[in-house]
Amino acid sequence: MIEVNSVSKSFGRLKALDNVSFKVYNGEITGYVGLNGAGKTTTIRIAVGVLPPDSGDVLIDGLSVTRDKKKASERIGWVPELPIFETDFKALDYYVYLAGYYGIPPTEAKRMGREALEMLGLGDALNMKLAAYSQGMKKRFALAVSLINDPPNFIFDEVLNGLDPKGIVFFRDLAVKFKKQGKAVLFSSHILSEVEGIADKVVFIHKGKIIGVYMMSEIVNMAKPSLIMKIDRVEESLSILEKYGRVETRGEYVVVSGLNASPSVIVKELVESGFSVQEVRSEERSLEEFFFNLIRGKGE
Ligand SMILES: Nc1ncnc2c1ncn2[C@@H]1O[C@H](COP(=O)(O)OP(=O)(O)OP(=O)(O)O)[C@@H](O)[C@H]1O
Repeated sequence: MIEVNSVSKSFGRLKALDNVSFKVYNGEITGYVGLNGAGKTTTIRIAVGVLPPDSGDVLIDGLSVTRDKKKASERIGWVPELPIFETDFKALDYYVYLAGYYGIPPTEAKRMGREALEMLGLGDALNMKLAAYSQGMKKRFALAVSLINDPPNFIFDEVLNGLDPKGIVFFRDLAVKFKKQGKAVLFSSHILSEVEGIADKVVFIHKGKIIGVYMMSEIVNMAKPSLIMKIDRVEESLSILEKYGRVETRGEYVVVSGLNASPSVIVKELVESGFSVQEVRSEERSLEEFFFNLIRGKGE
């Protein structure tokens, strides 16, 4: 479990993080979403113990990253936003070398490394020098390395950036596997739709402050299209409309949001039940609109 408790951090006069708190429970995949410069990487660097907070703390399975850094960081796998591997080592050899730290014998490490790197689309670059890897390739390599010691918590910083569709499927399957194993998974992105289909929960950060925590199912529901209609006998129609989503009245209009059926199905049932539907229109709301509305709601 990852607990970020009242973390603040300034760089000179810039308050990069202002009292940031959230939790990532075991068996839960949490997306960390914010625009460029919102404070995601700063939070993550503090959570993995490479940057000290000005105040607050992060607990990894109850261990403080500031007071018990070594033990806490052993319990966390981390893929940085921009991994640096400026070594002349060849990729597979370096993987085997790192696996040695965790007591994995070379033959076993070679088998594991080959399998992980091939899964991540690096099968043709096993014997290429890491320094010659592109940034996207280094990211994939860092992902393979973070898996070596099978820690109970993972933090991935913009991990989808740099993966091709096959790599994205690999990451999604991996996250689901971790969830089933009861691990806590946090992964950041600046695109909300990118975390859909992977995250159970989304923590939104904007200008260093947490502006909302939502279950993905809530977000998807709120982002679904709404149906706006003018009907006679609104009160009587509610028993029908409430089957299809959340119902509210807006002046002389009735709005059904979070639709679970197509507008034509709903209108057909109303008409067949004897209601007179005078006006119908639907309103789309994308995931990104949800995100921008959230930001606007915080004084933007
Ligand atoms: N070492 C540093 N020195 C000075 N300013 C920094 C430093 N690291 C981060 N910042 C500033 O802190 C703010 C938050 O940056 P951070 O990298 O955490 O954002 P982010 O949400 O990860 O953005 P991105 O999606 O672009 O990676 C930004 O304004 C950034 O310029």
